[in-house]
Amino acid sequence: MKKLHAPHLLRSECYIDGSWQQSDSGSTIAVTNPSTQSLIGHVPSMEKAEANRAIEAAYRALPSWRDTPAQDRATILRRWFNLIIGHQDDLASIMTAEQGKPLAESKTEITYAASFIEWFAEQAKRTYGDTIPSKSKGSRLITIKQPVGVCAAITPWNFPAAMITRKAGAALAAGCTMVVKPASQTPLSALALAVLAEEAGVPDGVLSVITGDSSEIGKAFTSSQLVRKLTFTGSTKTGAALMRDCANTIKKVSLELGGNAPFIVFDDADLEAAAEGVIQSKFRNTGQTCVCANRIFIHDTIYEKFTHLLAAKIAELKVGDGFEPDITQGPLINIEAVEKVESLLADATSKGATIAVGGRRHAKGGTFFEPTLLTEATSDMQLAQDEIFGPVAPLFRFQNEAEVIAMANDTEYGLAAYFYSRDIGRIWRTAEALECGMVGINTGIISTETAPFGGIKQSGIGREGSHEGIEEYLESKYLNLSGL
Ligand SMILES: NC(=O)C1=CN([C@@H]2O[C@H](COP(=O)(O)OP(=O)(O)OC[C@H]3O[C@@H](n4cnc5c(N)ncnc54)[C@H](OP(=O)(O)O)[C@@H]3O)[C@@H](O)[C@H]2O)C=CC1
Ligand SMILES: O=C(O)CCCC(=O)O
Repeated sequence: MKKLHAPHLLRSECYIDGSWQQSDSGSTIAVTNPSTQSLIGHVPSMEKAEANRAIEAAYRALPSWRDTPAQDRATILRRWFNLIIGHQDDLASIMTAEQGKPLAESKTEITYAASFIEWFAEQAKRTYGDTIPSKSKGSRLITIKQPVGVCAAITPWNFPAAMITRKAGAALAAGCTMVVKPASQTPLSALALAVLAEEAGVPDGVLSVITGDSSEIGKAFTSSQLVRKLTFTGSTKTGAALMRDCANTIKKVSLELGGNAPFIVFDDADLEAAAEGVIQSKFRNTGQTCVCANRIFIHDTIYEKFTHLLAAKIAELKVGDGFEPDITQGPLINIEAVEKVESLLADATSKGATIAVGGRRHAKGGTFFEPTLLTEATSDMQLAQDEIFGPVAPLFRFQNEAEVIAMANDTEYGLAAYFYSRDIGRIWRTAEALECGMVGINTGIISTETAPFGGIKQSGIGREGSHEGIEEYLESKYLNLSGL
Protein backbone atom coordinates (compact mmCIF):
# COMPACT_ATOMS: atom_id res chain seq x y z
CA MET A 1 0.00 0.00 0.00
CA LYS A 2 1.08 3.61 -0.52
CA LYS A 3 2.51 5.29 2.57
CA LEU A 4 -0.37 6.97 4.40
CA HIS A 5 -0.25 10.64 5.42
CA ALA A 6 -2.22 9.64 8.55
CA PRO A 7 -1.01 6.13 9.46
CA HIS A 8 -3.32 6.01 12.47
CA LEU A 9 -6.22 5.38 10.05
CA LEU A 10 -5.01 1.81 9.60
CA ARG A 11 -6.36 -0.06 12.64
CA SER A 12 -6.14 -3.66 13.74
CA GLU A 13 -8.68 -3.36 16.59
CA CYS A 14 -12.43 -2.89 16.53
CA TYR A 15 -14.21 0.17 17.85
CA ILE A 16 -16.75 -0.60 20.57
CA ASP A 17 -18.27 1.92 22.96
CA GLY A 18 -15.58 4.47 22.18
CA SER A 19 -12.62 2.17 22.74
CA TRP A 20 -10.38 0.13 20.46
CA GLN A 21 -10.52 -3.56 21.31
CA GLN A 22 -9.19 -6.97 20.30
CA SER A 23 -11.44 -10.03 20.15
CA ASP A 24 -12.05 -11.92 23.40
CA SER A 25 -10.34 -15.00 21.97
CA GLY A 26 -7.44 -13.02 20.53
CA SER A 27 -8.11 -14.56 17.13
CA THR A 28 -7.87 -12.44 14.02
CA ILE A 29 -8.77 -12.34 10.33
CA ALA A 30 -6.05 -11.70 7.75
CA VAL A 31 -6.78 -8.93 5.26
CA THR A 32 -5.10 -9.39 1.90
CA ASN A 33 -4.78 -7.36 -1.27
CA PRO A 34 -6.82 -9.10 -4.01
CA SER A 35 -4.43 -7.75 -6.62
CA THR A 36 -1.18 -9.09 -5.16
CA GLN A 37 -2.48 -11.54 -2.54
CA SER A 38 -0.07 -9.85 -0.13
CA LEU A 39 -1.00 -9.42 3.52
CA ILE A 40 -2.14 -5.92 4.49
CA GLY A 41 -2.99 -6.52 8.14
CA HIS A 42 -5.17 -8.32 10.63
CA VAL A 43 -8.47 -7.40 12.27
CA PRO A 44 -10.17 -9.04 15.24
CA SER A 45 -12.32 -12.10 14.68
CA MET A 46 -15.15 -11.21 17.02
CA GLU A 47 -18.18 -13.31 17.84
CA LYS A 48 -21.48 -13.08 19.68
CA ALA A 49 -20.17 -11.80 23.03
CA GLU A 50 -18.40 -8.80 21.53
CA ALA A 51 -21.39 -8.09 19.25
CA ASN A 52 -23.68 -8.08 22.28
CA ARG A 53 -21.35 -5.69 24.09
CA ALA A 54 -21.48 -3.32 21.12
CA ILE A 55 -25.28 -3.60 21.04
CA GLU A 56 -25.53 -2.88 24.78
CA ALA A 57 -23.25 0.15 24.35
CA ALA A 58 -25.48 1.38 21.52
CA TYR A 59 -28.51 0.91 23.77
CA ARG A 60 -26.89 2.87 26.62
CA ALA A 61 -25.86 5.66 24.23
CA LEU A 62 -29.32 5.91 22.67
CA PRO A 63 -31.21 8.21 25.12
CA SER A 64 -28.59 10.90 25.11
CA TRP A 65 -27.99 10.80 21.34
CA ARG A 66 -31.73 10.72 20.62
CA ASP A 67 -32.21 13.77 22.84
CA THR A 68 -29.28 15.69 21.38
CA PRO A 69 -30.78 18.54 19.32
CA ALA A 70 -30.78 17.71 15.61
CA GLN A 71 -28.66 20.80 14.96
CA ASP A 72 -25.93 19.41 17.25
CA ARG A 73 -26.07 15.94 15.70
CA ALA A 74 -25.78 17.65 12.33
CA THR A 75 -22.69 19.56 13.46
CA ILE A 76 -20.95 16.34 14.51
CA LEU A 77 -21.88 14.65 11.23
CA ARG A 78 -20.60 17.66 9.31
CA ARG A 79 -17.27 17.34 11.14
CA TRP A 80 -17.17 13.64 10.17
CA PHE A 81 -17.83 14.62 6.54
CA ASN A 82 -14.99 17.19 6.63
CA LEU A 83 -12.59 14.63 8.09
CA ILE A 84 -13.48 12.03 5.46
CA ILE A 85 -12.90 14.55 2.67
CA GLY A 86 -9.71 15.74 4.37
CA HIS A 87 -8.36 12.18 4.40
CA GLN A 88 -9.64 11.22 0.96
CA ASP A 89 -6.27 10.11 -0.40
CA ASP A 90 -5.48 7.85 2.55
CA LEU A 91 -8.96 6.36 2.66
CA ALA A 92 -8.76 5.68 -1.08
CA SER A 93 -5.36 3.99 -0.66
CA ILE A 94 -6.72 1.73 2.06
CA MET A 95 -9.69 0.88 -0.14
CA THR A 96 -7.63 0.07 -3.22
CA ALA A 97 -5.29 -2.07 -1.13
CA GLU A 98 -8.04 -4.21 0.36
CA GLN A 99 -10.66 -4.14 -2.40
CA GLY A 100 -8.58 -3.82 -5.56
CA LYS A 101 -10.53 -1.10 -7.37
CA PRO A 102 -8.49 1.49 -9.29
CA LEU A 103 -7.31 4.35 -7.09
CA ALA A 104 -9.33 6.89 -9.07
CA GLU A 105 -12.46 4.84 -8.45
CA SER A 106 -11.62 4.59 -4.75
CA LYS A 107 -11.28 8.38 -4.57
CA THR A 108 -14.66 8.71 -6.26
CA GLU A 109 -16.14 6.28 -3.76
CA ILE A 110 -14.76 8.29 -0.84
CA THR A 111 -16.41 11.44 -2.23
CA TYR A 112 -19.61 9.44 -2.72
CA ALA A 113 -19.36 7.98 0.81
CA ALA A 114 -18.81 11.41 2.33
CA SER A 115 -21.74 12.85 0.39
CA PHE A 116 -24.14 10.68 2.42
CA ILE A 117 -22.79 12.10 5.68
CA GLU A 118 -23.12 15.65 4.40
CA TRP A 119 -26.59 14.99 3.00
CA PHE A 120 -27.93 13.39 6.17
CA ALA A 121 -26.31 16.05 8.38
CA GLU A 122 -28.63 18.43 6.54
CA GLN A 123 -31.63 16.09 6.62
CA ALA A 124 -31.26 15.63 10.40
CA LYS A 125 -32.82 19.10 10.76
CA ARG A 126 -35.82 18.26 8.57
CA THR A 127 -37.53 15.29 10.17
CA TYR A 128 -40.93 16.93 10.04
CA GLY A 129 -44.19 15.46 11.24
CA ASP A 130 -47.73 16.41 10.16
CA THR A 131 -50.70 18.27 11.54
CA ILE A 132 -53.88 16.46 10.55
CA PRO A 133 -57.28 18.19 10.34
CA SER A 134 -59.37 16.72 13.13
CA LYS A 135 -62.96 15.50 12.77
CA SER A 136 -63.89 16.96 16.16
CA LYS A 137 -63.70 20.53 17.42
CA GLY A 138 -61.93 19.78 20.68
CA SER A 139 -58.96 17.85 19.38
CA ARG A 140 -55.83 18.28 17.32
CA LEU A 141 -54.05 15.44 15.55
CA ILE A 142 -50.28 15.56 15.10
CA THR A 143 -47.50 13.20 14.11
CA ILE A 144 -43.94 13.48 15.37
CA LYS A 145 -40.91 11.58 14.10
CA GLN A 146 -38.76 9.61 16.52
CA PRO A 147 -35.67 7.48 15.96
CA VAL A 148 -36.20 3.74 15.57
CA GLY A 149 -33.55 2.98 18.21
CA VAL A 150 -30.52 0.73 18.09
CA CYS A 151 -29.70 -0.34 14.52
CA ALA A 152 -27.36 -2.99 13.18
CA ALA A 153 -25.76 -2.85 9.73
CA ILE A 154 -24.07 -5.56 7.69
CA THR A 155 -22.22 -4.29 4.62
CA PRO A 156 -20.49 -5.80 1.56
CA TRP A 157 -16.97 -5.63 0.15
CA ASN A 158 -17.74 -4.01 -3.20
CA PHE A 159 -18.26 -0.51 -1.75
CA PRO A 160 -16.33 -0.68 1.53
CA ALA A 161 -17.02 2.95 2.55
CA ALA A 162 -20.19 4.13 0.81
CA MET A 163 -22.38 1.25 1.95
CA ILE A 164 -21.49 2.15 5.56
CA THR A 165 -22.02 5.90 5.33
CA ARG A 166 -25.28 5.51 3.40
CA LYS A 167 -26.62 3.60 6.41
CA ALA A 168 -24.77 5.22 9.33
CA GLY A 169 -25.29 8.77 8.06
CA ALA A 170 -29.05 8.30 7.96
CA ALA A 171 -29.20 6.41 11.26
CA LEU A 172 -27.13 8.88 13.26
CA ALA A 173 -28.89 11.87 11.72
CA ALA A 174 -32.24 10.40 12.78
CA GLY A 175 -31.01 9.96 16.35
CA CYS A 176 -30.45 6.20 16.17
CA THR A 177 -27.30 4.45 17.34
CA MET A 178 -25.64 1.80 15.19
CA VAL A 179 -23.35 -1.22 15.24
CA VAL A 180 -21.71 -1.97 11.88
CA LYS A 181 -20.23 -5.25 10.72
CA PRO A 182 -18.32 -4.75 7.46
CA ALA A 183 -17.38 -7.55 5.04
CA SER A 184 -14.37 -9.59 6.12
CA GLN A 185 -12.56 -8.85 2.84
CA THR A 186 -12.71 -5.08 3.39
CA PRO A 187 -12.78 -4.24 7.12
CA LEU A 188 -9.97 -1.68 7.09
CA SER A 189 -11.96 1.02 5.30
CA ALA A 190 -14.72 0.60 7.89
CA LEU A 191 -12.31 0.90 10.81
CA ALA A 192 -10.71 3.97 9.24
CA LEU A 193 -14.16 5.58 9.04
CA ALA A 194 -14.63 4.77 12.74
CA VAL A 195 -11.32 6.53 13.56
CA LEU A 196 -12.67 9.66 11.88
CA ALA A 197 -16.09 9.35 13.54
CA GLU A 198 -14.32 9.28 16.90
CA GLU A 199 -12.28 12.36 15.93
CA ALA A 200 -15.46 14.11 14.78
CA GLY A 201 -16.90 13.72 18.26
CA VAL A 202 -19.48 10.98 17.69
CA PRO A 203 -20.14 10.00 21.33
CA ASP A 204 -19.09 6.63 22.74
CA GLY A 205 -21.42 3.80 21.81
CA VAL A 206 -23.29 5.78 19.15
CA LEU A 207 -21.32 4.08 16.36
CA SER A 208 -19.39 0.85 16.87
CA VAL A 209 -17.62 -1.16 14.17
CA ILE A 210 -16.95 -4.84 14.77
CA THR A 211 -15.29 -7.38 12.50
CA GLY A 212 -15.39 -11.15 12.62
CA ASP A 213 -17.53 -14.22 12.20
CA SER A 214 -20.47 -13.05 10.09
CA SER A 215 -22.80 -15.84 11.06
CA GLU A 216 -22.20 -15.41 14.83
CA ILE A 217 -22.40 -11.61 14.69
CA GLY A 218 -25.43 -11.86 12.40
CA LYS A 219 -27.18 -14.08 14.94
CA ALA A 220 -26.39 -11.64 17.76
CA PHE A 221 -27.89 -8.81 15.70
CA THR A 222 -31.02 -10.63 14.59
CA SER A 223 -31.84 -12.25 17.95
CA SER A 224 -31.26 -9.18 20.12
CA GLN A 225 -34.33 -7.58 21.66
CA LEU A 226 -32.36 -4.33 21.89
CA VAL A 227 -31.76 -4.05 18.13
CA ARG A 228 -34.86 -2.52 16.55
CA LYS A 229 -33.65 -2.45 12.95
CA LEU A 230 -31.33 -4.42 10.71
CA THR A 231 -30.01 -2.91 7.51
CA PHE A 232 -28.11 -5.07 5.04
CA THR A 233 -26.46 -4.78 1.65
CA GLY A 234 -25.28 -7.97 -0.01
CA SER A 235 -26.54 -11.13 -1.67
CA THR A 236 -30.22 -12.00 -1.84
CA LYS A 237 -29.50 -15.37 -0.21
CA THR A 238 -27.91 -13.83 2.90
CA GLY A 239 -30.49 -11.04 3.02
CA ALA A 240 -33.35 -13.53 2.98
CA ALA A 241 -31.77 -15.54 5.81
CA LEU A 242 -31.29 -12.39 7.90
CA MET A 243 -34.87 -11.31 7.27
CA ARG A 244 -36.14 -14.73 8.41
CA ASP A 245 -34.03 -14.45 11.57
CA CYS A 246 -35.36 -10.95 12.28
CA ALA A 247 -38.92 -12.25 12.31
CA ASN A 248 -38.71 -13.55 15.89
CA THR A 249 -38.11 -10.08 17.29
CA ILE A 250 -40.19 -8.25 14.61
CA LYS A 251 -37.41 -5.90 13.61
CA LYS A 252 -37.62 -3.36 10.87
CA VAL A 253 -35.45 -4.46 7.96
CA SER A 254 -33.92 -2.64 5.03
CA LEU A 255 -32.38 -4.88 2.40
CA GLU A 256 -30.35 -3.82 -0.62
CA LEU A 257 -29.78 -7.09 -2.44
CA GLY A 258 -28.77 -8.55 -5.77
CA GLY A 259 -29.69 -7.21 -9.19
CA ASN A 260 -29.97 -8.35 -12.79
CA ALA A 261 -30.13 -5.00 -14.54
CA PRO A 262 -31.38 -4.88 -18.12
CA PHE A 263 -29.73 -2.28 -20.37
CA ILE A 264 -31.82 -1.66 -23.49
CA VAL A 265 -30.59 0.11 -26.61
CA PHE A 266 -33.51 1.02 -28.87
CA ASP A 267 -33.03 1.63 -32.58
CA ASP A 268 -33.52 5.42 -32.18
CA ALA A 269 -30.76 5.70 -29.53
CA ASP A 270 -27.58 7.71 -29.75
CA LEU A 271 -25.38 4.63 -30.19
CA GLU A 272 -22.10 6.27 -29.23
CA ALA A 273 -23.65 7.53 -25.97
CA ALA A 274 -25.26 4.14 -25.32
CA ALA A 275 -21.94 2.31 -25.79
CA GLU A 276 -20.33 4.73 -23.34
CA GLY A 277 -23.23 4.11 -20.95
CA VAL A 278 -22.59 0.36 -21.10
CA ILE A 279 -18.94 0.93 -20.22
CA GLN A 280 -19.92 3.06 -17.22
CA SER A 281 -22.64 0.78 -15.97
CA LYS A 282 -21.15 -2.62 -16.77
CA PHE A 283 -17.48 -2.12 -16.02
CA ARG A 284 -17.62 0.10 -12.91
CA ASN A 285 -15.78 -1.74 -10.12
CA THR A 286 -14.89 -4.48 -12.66
CA GLY A 287 -18.55 -5.40 -12.95
CA GLN A 288 -18.93 -5.97 -9.22
CA THR A 289 -21.89 -3.76 -8.37
CA CYS A 290 -25.50 -4.67 -7.77
CA VAL A 291 -26.57 -2.04 -10.33
CA CYS A 292 -24.20 -3.19 -13.10
CA ALA A 293 -25.84 -3.87 -16.46
CA ASN A 294 -26.23 -7.66 -16.47
CA ARG A 295 -28.21 -8.19 -19.70
CA ILE A 296 -27.71 -5.80 -22.60
CA PHE A 297 -30.58 -5.85 -25.10
CA ILE A 298 -29.84 -4.41 -28.55
CA HIS A 299 -32.44 -3.84 -31.26
CA ASP A 300 -31.91 -6.24 -34.16
CA THR A 301 -31.39 -3.48 -36.76
CA ILE A 302 -28.45 -1.89 -34.89
CA TYR A 303 -26.99 -5.05 -33.34
CA GLU A 304 -23.88 -5.38 -35.53
CA LYS A 305 -23.10 -1.65 -35.53
CA PHE A 306 -23.46 -1.45 -31.76
CA THR A 307 -21.35 -4.59 -31.24
CA HIS A 308 -18.46 -2.97 -33.14
CA LEU A 309 -18.74 0.28 -31.22
CA LEU A 310 -18.79 -1.47 -27.86
CA ALA A 311 -16.03 -3.91 -28.76
CA ALA A 312 -13.72 -0.99 -29.57
CA LYS A 313 -14.45 0.64 -26.21
CA ILE A 314 -13.98 -2.59 -24.26
CA ALA A 315 -10.65 -3.17 -25.95
CA GLU A 316 -9.47 0.17 -24.52
CA LEU A 317 -10.07 -0.86 -20.88
CA LYS A 318 -6.84 -1.32 -18.97
CA VAL A 319 -6.55 -4.16 -16.48
CA GLY A 320 -4.10 -4.16 -13.61
CA ASP A 321 -3.20 -3.28 -10.05
CA GLY A 322 -5.35 -0.41 -8.83
CA PHE A 323 -2.30 1.61 -7.78
CA GLU A 324 -0.87 1.64 -11.32
CA PRO A 325 -1.74 4.81 -13.26
CA ASP A 326 -4.52 4.71 -15.89
CA ILE A 327 -5.87 1.34 -14.75
CA THR A 328 -9.63 1.08 -15.28
CA GLN A 329 -10.20 -2.56 -14.25
CA GLY A 330 -8.90 -4.05 -11.02
CA PRO A 331 -8.95 -7.71 -10.00
CA LEU A 332 -12.05 -9.64 -9.02
CA ILE A 333 -12.47 -9.95 -5.27
CA ASN A 334 -11.46 -13.63 -5.03
CA ILE A 335 -10.94 -16.81 -7.00
CA GLU A 336 -14.55 -17.94 -6.43
CA ALA A 337 -15.68 -14.83 -8.32
CA VAL A 338 -13.38 -15.76 -11.23
CA GLU A 339 -14.71 -19.32 -11.26
CA LYS A 340 -18.29 -18.06 -11.26
CA VAL A 341 -17.59 -15.86 -14.31
CA GLU A 342 -15.87 -18.75 -16.09
CA SER A 343 -18.76 -21.07 -15.40
CA LEU A 344 -21.31 -18.54 -16.71
CA LEU A 345 -19.22 -18.07 -19.87
CA ALA A 346 -18.87 -21.82 -20.40
CA ASP A 347 -22.62 -22.25 -20.06
CA ALA A 348 -23.33 -19.36 -22.47
CA THR A 349 -20.91 -20.52 -25.16
CA SER A 350 -22.20 -24.10 -24.92
CA LYS A 351 -25.65 -22.69 -25.73
CA GLY A 352 -24.57 -20.65 -28.77
CA ALA A 353 -23.06 -17.38 -27.50
CA THR A 354 -19.83 -16.09 -29.07
CA ILE A 355 -16.97 -14.39 -27.28
CA ALA A 356 -16.20 -11.24 -29.29
CA VAL A 357 -13.62 -9.74 -26.89
CA GLY A 358 -11.77 -11.25 -23.91
CA GLY A 359 -13.29 -14.28 -22.27
CA ARG A 360 -10.36 -15.61 -20.25
CA ARG A 361 -8.36 -15.08 -17.08
CA HIS A 362 -6.01 -12.17 -17.73
CA ALA A 363 -2.35 -12.78 -18.46
CA LYS A 364 -1.55 -10.83 -15.27
CA GLY A 365 -2.71 -13.89 -13.34
CA GLY A 366 -4.29 -13.87 -9.90
CA THR A 367 -7.94 -12.85 -10.03
CA PHE A 368 -7.58 -10.54 -13.02
CA PHE A 369 -10.07 -11.25 -15.80
CA GLU A 370 -10.23 -9.93 -19.35
CA PRO A 371 -13.03 -7.43 -20.00
CA THR A 372 -15.36 -9.54 -22.09
CA LEU A 373 -17.97 -8.98 -24.78
CA LEU A 374 -20.34 -11.83 -25.47
CA THR A 375 -22.69 -11.79 -28.48
CA GLU A 376 -25.83 -13.77 -29.31
CA ALA A 377 -26.76 -14.23 -25.66
CA THR A 378 -30.21 -15.78 -25.12
CA SER A 379 -32.61 -16.10 -22.22
CA ASP A 380 -31.95 -19.83 -21.67
CA MET A 381 -28.40 -19.06 -20.56
CA GLN A 382 -27.54 -19.02 -16.86
CA LEU A 383 -26.22 -15.45 -17.05
CA ALA A 384 -29.69 -14.25 -18.01
CA GLN A 385 -30.83 -15.16 -14.49
CA ASP A 386 -27.70 -14.86 -12.30
CA GLU A 387 -25.79 -11.76 -11.20
CA ILE A 388 -22.56 -12.02 -13.19
CA PHE A 389 -20.60 -9.77 -10.79
CA GLY A 390 -17.70 -9.62 -13.19
CA PRO A 391 -16.52 -7.84 -16.37
CA VAL A 392 -18.71 -9.65 -18.89
CA ALA A 393 -21.11 -7.77 -21.18
CA PRO A 394 -23.62 -10.14 -22.84
CA LEU A 395 -25.54 -8.77 -25.84
CA PHE A 396 -29.08 -10.07 -26.45
CA ARG A 397 -31.18 -9.29 -29.57
CA PHE A 398 -34.73 -7.97 -29.58
CA GLN A 399 -37.25 -7.05 -32.28
CA ASN A 400 -39.73 -4.68 -30.64
CA GLU A 401 -40.60 -2.70 -27.50
CA ALA A 402 -43.16 -5.11 -26.04
CA GLU A 403 -40.79 -8.05 -26.47
CA VAL A 404 -37.84 -6.33 -24.82
CA ILE A 405 -39.88 -5.12 -21.85
CA ALA A 406 -41.08 -8.67 -21.26
CA MET A 407 -37.48 -9.93 -21.54
CA ALA A 408 -36.19 -7.21 -19.19
CA ASN A 409 -38.80 -8.06 -16.55
CA ASP A 410 -38.21 -11.81 -16.82
CA THR A 411 -36.10 -11.99 -13.65
CA GLU A 412 -36.68 -12.39 -9.93
CA TYR A 413 -34.66 -9.18 -9.36
CA GLY A 414 -35.81 -5.58 -9.65
CA LEU A 415 -33.05 -3.16 -8.72
CA ALA A 416 -31.78 -0.99 -11.59
CA ALA A 417 -32.58 -0.82 -15.31
CA TYR A 418 -31.20 1.35 -18.10
CA PHE A 419 -32.34 2.25 -21.57
CA TYR A 420 -31.36 4.57 -24.40
CA SER A 421 -33.95 6.19 -26.64
CA ARG A 422 -34.74 9.68 -27.99
CA ASP A 423 -38.49 9.05 -28.36
CA ILE A 424 -40.41 10.71 -25.53
CA GLY A 425 -43.40 8.39 -25.81
CA ARG A 426 -41.21 5.31 -25.66
CA ILE A 427 -39.22 6.81 -22.78
CA TRP A 428 -42.34 7.15 -20.62
CA ARG A 429 -43.81 3.79 -21.63
CA THR A 430 -40.58 1.93 -20.95
CA ALA A 431 -39.73 3.74 -17.70
CA GLU A 432 -43.17 2.91 -16.33
CA ALA A 433 -43.21 -0.70 -17.52
CA LEU A 434 -39.82 -1.77 -16.17
CA GLU A 435 -40.15 -3.67 -12.88
CA CYS A 436 -37.38 -2.12 -10.79
CA GLY A 437 -36.58 0.59 -8.26
CA MET A 438 -34.30 2.76 -10.40
CA VAL A 439 -34.11 3.57 -14.11
CA GLY A 440 -31.24 5.22 -15.95
CA ILE A 441 -32.58 6.84 -19.13
CA ASN A 442 -29.80 7.80 -21.55
CA THR A 443 -27.26 7.35 -18.73
CA GLY A 444 -25.29 4.47 -17.30
CA ILE A 445 -24.74 6.09 -13.90
CA ILE A 446 -27.64 6.58 -11.51
CA SER A 447 -26.08 6.62 -8.03
CA THR A 448 -26.23 9.85 -6.05
CA GLU A 449 -26.94 10.71 -2.43
CA THR A 450 -29.80 12.94 -3.54
CA ALA A 451 -31.97 10.18 -5.09
CA PRO A 452 -33.59 7.09 -3.54
CA PHE A 453 -31.52 3.94 -4.03
CA GLY A 454 -33.21 0.56 -3.69
CA GLY A 455 -35.14 -2.20 -5.36
CA ILE A 456 -38.30 -4.25 -5.60
CA LYS A 457 -38.95 -8.01 -5.99
CA GLN A 458 -35.96 -9.99 -4.70
CA SER A 459 -33.68 -6.94 -4.88
CA GLY A 460 -34.82 -5.74 -1.52
CA ILE A 461 -36.88 -3.55 0.72
CA GLY A 462 -36.51 0.14 1.49
CA ARG A 463 -34.64 3.09 0.05
CA GLU A 464 -31.30 4.63 0.96
CA GLY A 465 -30.08 8.18 0.36
CA SER A 466 -32.36 11.07 -0.62
CA HIS A 467 -35.05 12.53 1.63
CA GLU A 468 -36.55 9.02 1.82
CA GLY A 469 -33.42 7.49 3.35
CA ILE A 470 -33.79 9.03 6.78
CA GLU A 471 -37.40 7.88 7.03
CA GLU A 472 -36.14 4.29 7.23
CA TYR A 473 -34.64 5.20 10.63
CA LEU A 474 -37.67 7.06 11.96
CA GLU A 475 -40.98 5.98 13.44
CA SER A 476 -44.05 8.14 13.11
CA LYS A 477 -45.84 8.72 16.42
CA TYR A 478 -49.41 9.95 16.26
CA LEU A 479 -50.58 12.30 19.03
CA ASN A 480 -54.30 12.88 19.59
CA LEU A 481 -54.53 16.02 21.69
CA SER A 482 -58.11 16.21 22.98
CA GLY A 483 -60.11 18.08 25.59
CA LEU A 484 -59.18 21.46 24.14
N1 LIG B 1 -26.07 -6.25 -3.53
C1 LIG B 1 -24.78 -6.10 -3.50
O1 LIG B 1 -24.29 -5.03 -3.54
C2 LIG B 1 -23.88 -7.28 -3.36
C3 LIG B 1 -24.19 -8.48 -3.94
N2 LIG B 1 -23.35 -9.54 -3.80
C4 LIG B 1 -23.69 -10.79 -4.49
O2 LIG B 1 -23.46 -11.87 -3.63
C5 LIG B 1 -22.52 -12.76 -4.17
C6 LIG B 1 -21.70 -13.37 -3.05
O3 LIG B 1 -20.93 -12.37 -2.38
P1 LIG B 1 -20.74 -12.42 -0.80
O4 LIG B 1 -19.67 -11.49 -0.42
O5 LIG B 1 -20.61 -13.85 -0.39
O6 LIG B 1 -22.14 -11.81 -0.28
P2 LIG B 1 -22.80 -11.92 1.15
O7 LIG B 1 -24.18 -11.43 1.03
O8 LIG B 1 -22.63 -13.28 1.70
O9 LIG B 1 -21.92 -10.93 2.06
C7 LIG B 1 -22.26 -9.59 2.32
C8 LIG B 1 -22.12 -9.30 3.81
O10 LIG B 1 -22.92 -10.23 4.54
C9 LIG B 1 -22.11 -10.88 5.51
N3 LIG B 1 -22.62 -12.22 5.74
C10 LIG B 1 -22.40 -13.34 5.01
N4 LIG B 1 -23.08 -14.38 5.54
C11 LIG B 1 -23.72 -13.91 6.65
C12 LIG B 1 -24.56 -14.50 7.63
N5 LIG B 1 -24.87 -15.78 7.59
N6 LIG B 1 -25.04 -13.73 8.61
C13 LIG B 1 -24.72 -12.42 8.66
N7 LIG B 1 -23.92 -11.81 7.77
C14 LIG B 1 -23.44 -12.54 6.76
C15 LIG B 1 -20.71 -10.83 4.94
O11 LIG B 1 -19.76 -10.99 5.98
P3 LIG B 1 -18.37 -11.76 5.73
O12 LIG B 1 -17.71 -11.04 4.64
O13 LIG B 1 -17.69 -11.61 7.04
O14 LIG B 1 -18.74 -13.16 5.42
C16 LIG B 1 -20.71 -9.43 4.35
O15 LIG B 1 -20.51 -8.51 5.39
C17 LIG B 1 -21.73 -11.92 -5.18
O16 LIG B 1 -21.17 -12.69 -6.18
C18 LIG B 1 -22.82 -11.04 -5.70
O17 LIG B 1 -23.56 -11.70 -6.70
C19 LIG B 1 -22.22 -9.42 -3.05
C20 LIG B 1 -21.87 -8.25 -2.45
C21 LIG B 1 -22.67 -7.07 -2.60
O1 LIG C 1 -23.38 -2.64 -5.55
C1 LIG C 1 -23.86 -2.20 -4.52
O2 LIG C 1 -23.72 -2.77 -3.43
C2 LIG C 1 -24.67 -1.00 -4.55
C3 LIG C 1 -23.91 0.22 -4.38
C4 LIG C 1 -23.55 0.83 -5.66
C5 LIG C 1 -23.96 2.26 -5.72
O3 LIG C 1 -24.36 2.87 -4.75
O4 LIG C 1 -23.91 2.75 -6.83
